[in-house]
Amino acid sequence: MSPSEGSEEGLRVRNLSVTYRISRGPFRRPDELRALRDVDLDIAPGRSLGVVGESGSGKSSMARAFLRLQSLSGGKIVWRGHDITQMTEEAFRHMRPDIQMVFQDPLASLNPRMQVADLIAEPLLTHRRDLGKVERRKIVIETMGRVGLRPEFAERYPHQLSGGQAQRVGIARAIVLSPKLLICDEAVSALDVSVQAQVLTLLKQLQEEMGLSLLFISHDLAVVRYVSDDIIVLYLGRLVEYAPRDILFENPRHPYTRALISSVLSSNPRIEREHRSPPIGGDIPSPINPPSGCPFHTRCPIAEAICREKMPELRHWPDGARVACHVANRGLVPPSETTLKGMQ
Ligand SMILES: Nc1ncnc2c1ncn2[C@@H]1O[C@H](COP(=O)(O)OP(=O)(O)OP(=O)(O)O)[C@@H](O)[C@H]1O
Repeated sequence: MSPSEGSEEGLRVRNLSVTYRISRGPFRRPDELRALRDVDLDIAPGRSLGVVGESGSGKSSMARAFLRLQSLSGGKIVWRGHDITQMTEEAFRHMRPDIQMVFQDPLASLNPRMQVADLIAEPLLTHRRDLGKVERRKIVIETMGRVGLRPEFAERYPHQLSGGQAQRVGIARAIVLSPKLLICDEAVSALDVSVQAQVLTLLKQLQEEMGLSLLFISHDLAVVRYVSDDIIVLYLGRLVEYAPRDILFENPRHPYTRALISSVLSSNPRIEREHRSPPIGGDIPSPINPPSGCPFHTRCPIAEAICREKMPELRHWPDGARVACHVANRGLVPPSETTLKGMQ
C-alpha cells in the first residue's frame, strides 16, 4: 500500500514552500527563513495524514497555508481539483466551510464572553445565513451530542469548562459546518494525557462517521500514530519520510524517524534497551542558515561524506514509503516486535 494518492476529491499538495523574511535592522538585507521547502502530500477522502516533526520543522506554517493564512513562496494546494492558492477571495470564502481547523489551546481560541451554544453557532451565522434560529439551535445541540457535550453545557462560559470540554467545543465549532477536511494543529498537546486519549478517540470516531479527511499535526509521534493512516516526517522544513503508518513504525528508514521513534520509547527502559537506534543528539540547526547537503547530517549517527554535500532526493520504496536519505536503511537495526508492542 502506498500513501493515499491524491484524487480529484481530496487534497493534493505539490512543492509547498513557505519563506519568511527576517529583518535585522534598517541597513541590512533581510534574511530568508525557509520554513517549508518543496513538500508534497496527498490526502484522499476519509483518510488521515499525520505530520510530525520537532519544534520549528514547519508544521504550523503548513496548517496556516491550507487556510490561506500564510502566503506561499512556491507550490500549490489543490483541494477537490481547485488550486486554493490561485482562487479569488470570493471563491475561497465559498469553499472555506469544507476546510476547518482545531487549534492547540482550546481556551485561548474561545471568546470568554460567549456561551458554548453561541460559540458553536458562530460559524453557522457566518456561512449558513439561510438557517433560522430554531434550525440553528437544533444543529448546535446535535453537534454538541456528536462531540460528547450534554445539552446543559449550552449555557456555560469557557471558564466553566475543563480543558477537555473546551477542546470538545473547539471541535464542535470545527465540525458544525460539516467540513470535508479537518486540520488539527497540536490539538491535544495542551491536554492531560488521559484527556488526550479521549479527544483522540473522539476525532477518530468523527472522522469515520463523517468521512472526513484529517490532517493531524503534532510533535508527538505516539499521538500521530494513533490517528493516522499515513505519516509524514518533517525536518527543518523538508519532508524526510512519508509512509503508511505501519510501514513507518515497522521499518523506519530515515535516521531522523528512527531517532524520533527512539525518543518516544525512552520512557520505558525495557523498550529502550531493546531498541538499537541511538537517541537524537544536538540542537536543531538554524533554519536561517541550514546545513549544506542533507539538513539532518549534523545530527545523524550514520552520515557519510555525500550527506554533507548533496541534498538527497525523495526515493520511492516498493512498500510505499518515500525517504530522503542517502544512507537509508544502512547501519541500523529495525525496532523489534516487542519494541513496537510497547508503544501501543
Ligand atoms: N511569522 C513568522 N515570521 C518569521 N519566522 C517564522 C514565522 N512563523 C514561523 N517562523 C519560523 O519558521 C520556522 C517554522 O515554524 P513553524 O511554527 O511553522 O514550525 P512548527 O513545526 O509548527 O514549530 P512549533 O511546534 O514550535 O510551532 C521556525 O523556524 C519559526 O521560527
